[in-house]
Amino acid sequence: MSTAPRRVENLHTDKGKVPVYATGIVEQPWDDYSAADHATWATLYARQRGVLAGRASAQFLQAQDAMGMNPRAIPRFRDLNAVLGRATGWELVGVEGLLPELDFFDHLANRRFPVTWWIRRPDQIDYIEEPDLFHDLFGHVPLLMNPVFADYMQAYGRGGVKAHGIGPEALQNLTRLYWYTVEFGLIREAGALRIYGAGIVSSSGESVYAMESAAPNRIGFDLERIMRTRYRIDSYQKTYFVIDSFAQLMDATRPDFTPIYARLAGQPAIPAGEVLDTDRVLHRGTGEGWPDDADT
Ligand SMILES: C[C@H](O)[C@H](O)[C@H]1CNc2nc(N)[nH]c(=O)c2N1
Ligand SMILES: N[C@@H](Cc1ccccc1)C(=O)O
Ligand SMILES: [Fe+2]
Repeated sequence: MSTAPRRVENLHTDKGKVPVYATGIVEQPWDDYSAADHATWATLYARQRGVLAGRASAQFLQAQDAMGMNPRAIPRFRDLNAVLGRATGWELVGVEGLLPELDFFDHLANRRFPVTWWIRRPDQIDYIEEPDLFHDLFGHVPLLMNPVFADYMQAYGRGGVKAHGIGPEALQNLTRLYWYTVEFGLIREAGALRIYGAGIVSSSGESVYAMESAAPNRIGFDLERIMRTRYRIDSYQKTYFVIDSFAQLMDATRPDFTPIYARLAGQPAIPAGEVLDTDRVLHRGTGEGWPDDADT
């Protein structure tokens, strides 16, 4: 079977028969995965679990085990859903890939996490531009087992629907929060720095870089600061933000963001690698090896 995205005919949607890109929901074509697809999963799974020992959050690793993920085969969403539903009420739904933002937020707001059904080709083992099954399932899904993080993701979805209604600047502020927490967040666990961001845990190179490199800044979590901070989509991050707990993340993001968006409107964005006087700096990056073109 080709692992490239393709249209899938049997759609499960409450809107009847509609094009897949309008709803994004597809049934996982599990029987169609090839031996090469399962081998890609196995290779990536084994390699990442090796890299993540002592680097990833213990909460993440334990949740991954509790879900029953293993290197032997690409998991069935249905099997994971049985465990996940019992733990936190979240449900995985298969999608072709990136969804329109509002569709994505709507899923999260309803405790549905969209998972790309296809896995990268063998020649894309080390790097793929768009999220695939490995990134979504291995990276994002385990922490949905954590009740606090599960609530954070739903609150984020609701906040996304709201920000979408306010305007593009509010949406950009909120997207930066997702980037620097859900995708590239670090956490202090039992006094030690650990990874919880899905973009890091699904990348062997960035897992080592985020933890051990002297190049990036590591700065204490600061909501409004993050909302103003640009980011890179094409290289390792120049700055990581560190939370003390998922409860801290939840508490800091509980207030209504509407007045925050208003306050931030018109304020200049902060370049991805910049350190401010007001930052709680855990490590000031050397900036070694950073690309010198403009951040996103
Ligand atoms: C969260 C962020 O705003 C981003 O633009 C969204 C858009 N659509 C998406 N769609 C899927 N399937 N998965 C994602 O992670 C995202 N991210
Ligand atoms: N409190 C936020 C919602 C939110 C919660 C958690 C994460 C992100 C956003 C708002 O009013 O928009
Ligand atoms: Fe992601």
